[in-house]
Amino acid sequence: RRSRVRLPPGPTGLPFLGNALDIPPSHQWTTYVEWSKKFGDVMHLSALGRHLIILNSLDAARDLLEKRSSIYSDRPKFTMISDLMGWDWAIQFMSYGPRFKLYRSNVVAPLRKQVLHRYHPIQIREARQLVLELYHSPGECLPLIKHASGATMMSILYGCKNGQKRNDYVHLADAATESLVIAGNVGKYLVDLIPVLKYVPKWFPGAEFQRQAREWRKLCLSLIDIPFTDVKQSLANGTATPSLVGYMLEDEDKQPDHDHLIKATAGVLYLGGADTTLSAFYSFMLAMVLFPDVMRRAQLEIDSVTKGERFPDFTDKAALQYCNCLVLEVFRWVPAVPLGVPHQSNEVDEYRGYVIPKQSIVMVNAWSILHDERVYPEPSRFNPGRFMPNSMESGQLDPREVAFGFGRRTCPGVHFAEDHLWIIFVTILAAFEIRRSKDETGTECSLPSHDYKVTSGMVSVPEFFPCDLIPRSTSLIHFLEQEND
Ligand code: HEM
Repeated sequence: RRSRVRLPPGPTGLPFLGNALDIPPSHQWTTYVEWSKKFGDVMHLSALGRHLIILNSLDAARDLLEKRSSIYSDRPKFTMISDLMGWDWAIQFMSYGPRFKLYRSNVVAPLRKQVLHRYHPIQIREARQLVLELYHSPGECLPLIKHASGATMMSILYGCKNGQKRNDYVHLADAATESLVIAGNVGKYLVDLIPVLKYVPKWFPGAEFQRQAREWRKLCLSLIDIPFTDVKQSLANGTATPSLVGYMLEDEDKQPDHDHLIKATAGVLYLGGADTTLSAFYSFMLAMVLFPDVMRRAQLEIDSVTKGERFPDFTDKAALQYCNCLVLEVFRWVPAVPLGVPHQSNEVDEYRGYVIPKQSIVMVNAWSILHDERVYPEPSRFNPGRFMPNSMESGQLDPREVAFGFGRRTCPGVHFAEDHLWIIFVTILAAFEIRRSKDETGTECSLPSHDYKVTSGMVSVPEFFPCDLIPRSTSLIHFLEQEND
């Protein structure tokens, strides 16, 4: 019977190992583009007995993950992460089912478009705070941006404006997410392939993974417990500042297990939002360094609205069309999640005459769709103009439809991310020229515009690149300093 089953085409693998040795250890999306030229946009791979389906086109992704979402909304099981390290509250890793639906509805509620205005004052304050920090420590540009990404999320979630407490939360979150990145390496822990090993006791010889998981579990639980308890306490003392967790705690409509759901929601939002928005922020900085004409056009647009006398805010959004398109182009140019988050099929399916086995891991190559030159002419060029209404190139696919995933697992943070990045980008552009760094001799560092490097992993980020920030108007900065006093 097996010989009659026609799997989608793909490179021939070895017995049992399958394509495990063919799949490159990093930047798989570029290899998948090459393979898809030979095997087509629906490709089959296998690794250690698991079926892997790679979708390299929008049509295939929509056909399966959206039109057949009842089959393709599950996630592969990460036993090490979910069962042993304690991340079973994170919907990102949760199997599709009633528990997932309950947790996801709690995550979606605070991210609805209608309530996003609640976070605008915090987002504006944090963007301006960052401008001041960059002004005072221009040499620290990229580390400051990294810290600010996590810190802004912490402010929104828990209301901590600044200070040691917020830094501690960010460091805790960094350590917890670092453990996730290590454990998320498919194949690193045998327990992910043989889940029954999770019952092996910690003292058993060779059960090092159990001892490691116990250490990491402490980080995972502290991440959701400590800041949550602080907010609860400050609400009780009457010292709380507005925060997403505060809003949820004050919500009259209490569900059973209310506190745990709120803790989980805040943890999920941090996990979903911090690294992805950091990636987009770095991509923006890199794009401004490599494409100064784009920066100038965006700055002209901002100046035409603010007259250079104030910083832009959300009321200016409708007037800043080019800046809005700039955010879209960031999502397209360096997709933060180039291979999406893997889905899993929960029954056997047939597509275009091929069989997709039950429990196949299904991945969409977002990078290849967003860099397809048939859809986006000159895909390596950072060109927000391609999305401007009435431009020669307008009518191109909205990158949000790809970069944020598909179907019932699509990213609930898309509108939040857009606002979050928009206000940071326009505030930075109003304040600074962003340029390539110069060396001691005054020569600009060379950075090839089509050969920038990005890190590999589920979330991909442009690699370090030296850049300088030159204030555009000292009076604007002084205005911020007075505001801050
Ligand atoms: C540049 C910004 C972002 C990008 C590119 C991005 C992209 C994605 C992608 C590709 C997925 C997987 C979708 C799928 O499985 O089909 C996802 C899931 C998710 N994202 Fe985002 N995201 C971003 C920002 C955010 C933000 C700001 C939040 C929250 C504040 C967030 C929360 C989540 C959550 C909770 C999930 C899991 C959804 C589920 O499994 O049901 N994301 N995101």
